Amino acid sequence: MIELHEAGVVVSAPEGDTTILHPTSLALAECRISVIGGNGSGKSTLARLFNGLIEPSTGRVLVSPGGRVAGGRGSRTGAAAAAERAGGEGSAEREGSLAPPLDTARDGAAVRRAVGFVFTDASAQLIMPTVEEDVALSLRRAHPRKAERLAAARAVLERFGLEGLAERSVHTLSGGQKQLLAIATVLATDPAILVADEPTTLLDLRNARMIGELLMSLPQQVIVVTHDLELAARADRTLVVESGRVVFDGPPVEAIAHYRDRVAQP
Ligand SMILES: Nc1ncnc2c1ncn2[C@@H]1O[C@H](COP(=O)(O)OP(=O)(O)OP(=O)(O)O)[C@@H](O)[C@H]1O
Repeated sequence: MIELHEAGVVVSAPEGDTTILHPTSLALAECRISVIGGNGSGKSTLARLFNGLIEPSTGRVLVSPGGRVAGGRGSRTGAAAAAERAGGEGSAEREGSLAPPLDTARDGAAVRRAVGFVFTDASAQLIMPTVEEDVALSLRRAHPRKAERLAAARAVLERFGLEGLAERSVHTLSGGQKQLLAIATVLATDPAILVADEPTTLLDLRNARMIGELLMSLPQQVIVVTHDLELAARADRTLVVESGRVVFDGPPVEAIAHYRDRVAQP
């Protein structure tokens, strides 16, 4: 569960301060949430607030890793695990729904462990030479011993059907394989929430559908920013962003109709 309380983003530019996200209040509890809108409308800015990549200039963004998620799919074992990793001492308290939420401005590291973030361009996220090493990098904290870490990395690759690519250089992967690996590396640490910023934009139809299927099948709460209206329609709730504001928030069918209407207007 992610809550925005009058959270806004103002950036400094030579010509003066510019508001790129107006103060916004939201409680995001649905299992699948999509965010749509035109280029430059503020979708990525909003998404980056969710895991503290951007701190709000005004207001607050709160994350409850163990909080209730409406319409959950599958078991949510990751929520408790992420909360435990996030909290350090006294972390057991976070497993209960009464645990205080994390504040993205105050608890940045814990928030980033609880909220995984997948970028449009997977290449920017893959930094180690081989596929297996890249997944293992995510597991350094959970498995300090190398042998255990590599075994855990293999298990993650198997879960995502990537075991045959373990020794391959990440640079030799196709776009679809790279995006799948990027998602696998983020999910390796079992975050409670996954935010994906246009994860299918660079992919062909087959791979876009494969990634869409994966995102929709995860036990995590998933928030996906997308220009793919077919994918957006599969959410439980859709936010439409325009000119730095959430201008519609509701069922996907109505949200997409609203977006199409706005685009159709001269
Ligand atoms: N650090 C920054 N400094 C100045 N302007 C910024 C900064 N970050 C974003 N912007 C501007 O804020 C607006 C919203 O950007 P954002 O990346 O959130 O849009 P978006 O909806 O994700 O767009 P797209 O669909 O093209 O990825 C854009 O006009 C962008 O140029």
